[in-house]
Amino acid sequence: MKVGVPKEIKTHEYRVGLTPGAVREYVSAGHKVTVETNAGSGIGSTDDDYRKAGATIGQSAREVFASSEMIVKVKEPQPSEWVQLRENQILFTYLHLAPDPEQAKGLLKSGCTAVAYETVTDAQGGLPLLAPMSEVAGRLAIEAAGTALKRYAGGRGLLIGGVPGVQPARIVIVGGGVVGTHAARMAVGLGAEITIIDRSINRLRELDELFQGRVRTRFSTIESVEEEVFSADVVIGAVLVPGASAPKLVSRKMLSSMRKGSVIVDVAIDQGGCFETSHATTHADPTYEVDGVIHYCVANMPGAVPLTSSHALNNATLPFGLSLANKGFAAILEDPHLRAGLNVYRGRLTYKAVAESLGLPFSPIDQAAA
Ligand SMILES: NC(=O)C1=CN([C@@H]2O[C@H](COP(=O)(O)OP(=O)(O)OC[C@H]3O[C@@H](n4cnc5c(N)ncnc54)[C@H](O)[C@@H]3O)[C@@H](O)[C@H]2O)C=CC1
Ligand SMILES: CC(=O)C(=O)O
Ligand SMILES: [Mg+2]
Repeated sequence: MKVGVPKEIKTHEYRVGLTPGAVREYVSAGHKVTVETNAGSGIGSTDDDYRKAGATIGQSAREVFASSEMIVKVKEPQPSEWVQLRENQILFTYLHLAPDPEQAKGLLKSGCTAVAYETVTDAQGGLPLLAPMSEVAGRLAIEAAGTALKRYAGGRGLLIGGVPGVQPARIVIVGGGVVGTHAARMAVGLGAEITIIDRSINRLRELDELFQGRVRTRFSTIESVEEEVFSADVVIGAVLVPGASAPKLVSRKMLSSMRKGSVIVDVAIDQGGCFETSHATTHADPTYEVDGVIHYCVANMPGAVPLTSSHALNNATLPFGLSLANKGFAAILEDPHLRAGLNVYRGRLTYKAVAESLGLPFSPIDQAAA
């Protein structure tokens, strides 16, 4: 298959869809890979590195889109990219369509077949193509909170771990999945006081076991969220209902009960965010303030550490991408986990939670493909 890798164009997005190592795997499986010039510059990989791996270098995004049967990216396509997609072309990338009706319209209009990394599943019930970036974002969330808590940044002027004789920051993590767990690991390492809230009791049991008493756990209710947010210095938003818009768990009223200079990091912002007061920000201007509370809501946090992130992402996407390249659409029909990733097929929405969040009709794949 002809596989194309355009350069990412979202603000401060330095990851790349295929690393040179991944290109080698595609080429050795018999595929032709075209990589846009400088696509790997954010991870220090030159056009020559890609040539050595067997790729052809395309001089523009237009050339890459026009010459490829499958496009492999990182971030959701931007408006200038939607219009270059076409029927029978496979798009393999993050989409986060639920909170993004404009992108949904663009993809539906293009007629392409779009597989979203974030809804591909595995046999253990996990989301294997979301997990590596959630690991990165969870870890970064504590760094972001530490920066925002500094006085010159508008924060309370609190050191996350405190020092002997002075209390550490109270960090509340709403959602104890991959992001939540990795945020907690960093926060434990720094010596913070941590509470994780989740609606899954089994998950809370696992976290209790994992952290051996170093982290408090609470079942998610309006009351528990309200109580914990009230006394928190930092709240990390890390909930997910796969494919769907994030539930708004922290209202403006709850937020206004927080101390001035407290910080929220809404990692779930790519699914619309779980704070009523969140809106997406970029690495260029990552924070804003509401009711004296600093909000960090960057929707592509892992883009800030592209070297770590591109390799972690490629490790996970490679087997699925190769299967798509080897078998085309048949790979989606054969593999239930890849099928779970299918969000858009020839002008139809094929993922139920996405269609419901957008208020648009849902077409199960067997109907859409009939
Ligand atoms: N901003 C960014 O750059 C990035 C954002 N993310 C986003 O972070 C979010 C979390 O991702 P993961 O940790 O991988 O998901 P996950 O599926 O591993 O964990 C989500 C957790 O939320 C819990 N949950 C769902 N509803 C809840 C509720 N009402 N109250 C409390 N807990 C609830 C679930 O039980 C689950 O344990 C997603 O929206 C993901 O897309 C991930 C990576 C990068
Ligand atoms: C998961 C996601 O949205 C990201 O890595 O940017
Ligand atoms: Mg994102």
